Amino acid sequence: MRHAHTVEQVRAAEAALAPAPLMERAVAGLAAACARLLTRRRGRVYGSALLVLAGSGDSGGGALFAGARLAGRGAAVSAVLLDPGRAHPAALAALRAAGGRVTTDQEVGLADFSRADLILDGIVGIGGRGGLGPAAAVYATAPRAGLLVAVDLPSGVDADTGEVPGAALRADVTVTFGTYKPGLVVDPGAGHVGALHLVPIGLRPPQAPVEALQHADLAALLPRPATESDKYRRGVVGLLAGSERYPGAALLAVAGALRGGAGAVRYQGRPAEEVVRCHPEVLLTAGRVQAWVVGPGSGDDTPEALDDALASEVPVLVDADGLSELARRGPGALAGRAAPTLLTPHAGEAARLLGGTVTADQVAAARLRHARELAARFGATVLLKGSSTVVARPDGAVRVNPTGTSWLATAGSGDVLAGLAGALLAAGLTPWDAAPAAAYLHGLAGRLAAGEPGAPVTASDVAAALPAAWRDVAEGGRPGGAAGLGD
Ligand SMILES: NC(=O)C1=CN([C@@H]2O[C@H](COP(=O)(O)OP(=O)(O)OC[C@H]3O[C@@H](n4cnc5c(N)ncnc54)[C@H](OP(=O)(O)O)[C@@H]3O)[C@@H](O)[C@H]2O)[C@@H](O)CC1
Ligand SMILES: Nc1ncnc2c1ncn2[C@@H]1O[C@H](COP(=O)(O)OP(=O)(O)O)[C@@H](O)[C@H]1O
Ligand SMILES: [K+]
Repeated sequence: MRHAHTVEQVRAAEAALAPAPLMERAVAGLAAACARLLTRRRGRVYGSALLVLAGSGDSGGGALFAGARLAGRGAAVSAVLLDPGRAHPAALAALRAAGGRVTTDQEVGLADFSRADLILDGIVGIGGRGGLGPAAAVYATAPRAGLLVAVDLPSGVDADTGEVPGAALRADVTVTFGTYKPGLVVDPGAGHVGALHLVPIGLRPPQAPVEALQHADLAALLPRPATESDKYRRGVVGLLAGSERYPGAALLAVAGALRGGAGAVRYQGRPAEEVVRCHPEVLLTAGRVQAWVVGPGSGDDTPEALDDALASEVPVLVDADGLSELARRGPGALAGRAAPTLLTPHAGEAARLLGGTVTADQVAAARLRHARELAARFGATVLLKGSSTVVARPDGAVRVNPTGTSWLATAGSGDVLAGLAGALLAAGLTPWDAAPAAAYLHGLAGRLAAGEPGAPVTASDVAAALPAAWRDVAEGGRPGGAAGLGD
């Protein structure tokens, strides 16, 4: 599991330790990471050109100290002070003593920026507030040939939320200290991070409010049939999906459920004939189920389907048309339920569920905030889809999905996800485990189907790649995934 802590938690954990060794460990880790990158790029540190962008805080201080170390190894180091007069005094002295050149002239800074082999972004770290000022913002779009290494987090990204209120630097590598920060793993901030490298500095933060499952977590969660299993014990998914207008949604949700390990799928919906033709495994008879999935393409049948599902005593996943109906009914519709409910909106559906007071773009720009608000309002677990899918619990705990690819943005891939998550609920996982596990497998399947460097995939391709994703997890596979969480 990767844990991400808030600024307040990091500050409190830092306050419990002596400041000098913290800075020393952070700088050693940062300089070592830069030396490795320079050696990979140019064969050696000696003779390479390094630029430090230094703000007024400790992020600038760490960057200047690291610059001093690399100057000591023969790099030609220059530093631009973005807040002259407030740069970290000891770090600035160290850089000067090591032969580093210091400027406050923006033209000189931009020229060095374009030529440097490696740029250290020490403009702001976790102390950054609001958008970058104009002197710093020019570096967000200025041309460069070298690698950009963000110190702790890319300047302009909000550490707690991943929101990017204005200009922000886009890093090739982010070297973060002590623990991950939510802004490094949640889009749009996560999209600025590049490869993410954690330098341990001895922090002991409390429980993390945001976490990201890794391969090993998934392997421990995924249900495997035991020798005495039968199809009922593995879990039967009831599917209220598809309509004459949208038969495909039913087919794809069934595919997701079957490849998600359901012992059986009971289908209730109009295009039953097509469903059985395509998936002869499906049961059309009424009977007990361990979880309901309601909504993908369910059209006019949705109100009744939602009534039936919500009246049941098993977990219910509400998706697509089910969510539109739920938005009309409001949070009171879930009030009487004893069994858990999982909502799986994309940003547009989330905006509707939030009462239409925000737009889909606003939801996507502040994913943590809106997923938490929705979970609290409906008293349900919420899986907010899109780039960096997040799962929020009503108490505010969040799991961010580190797998996935934008090739998944294709019609019907959400239907596959709904069936898959439904199968995991039917197998007995709680929504808090089933939702991130489904997002993880779905994202991995998307990546496997798209391949490297990537090609268009269909929702059916994603469903077909689920067994490979499942095996990849079981085998231990690659840690990290698309969010670059692996070092
Ligand atoms: N603790 C340790 O041992 C180590 C800590 N390290 C690093 O320190 C960081 C935390 O340090 P920090 O608290 O000094 O905050 P940091 O983010 O560097 O700067 C805050 C300053 O920036 C300014 N500022 C604010 N917003 C701004 C904006 N939009 N645009 C421009 N400027 C803005 C703000 O100015 P003010 O608002 O006060 O006028 C304030 O002066 C942490 O993230 C990590 O990177 C490591 O490098 C080494 C080991
Ligand atoms: N930019 C993106 N990056 C990663 N995943 C994405 C992106 N856009 C969409 N997805 C994923 O693709 C799926 C789309 O689901 P959804 O929006 O319900 O589409 P549909 O209704 O057509 O099935 C979700 O799993 C979502 O997380
Ligand atoms: K930074």
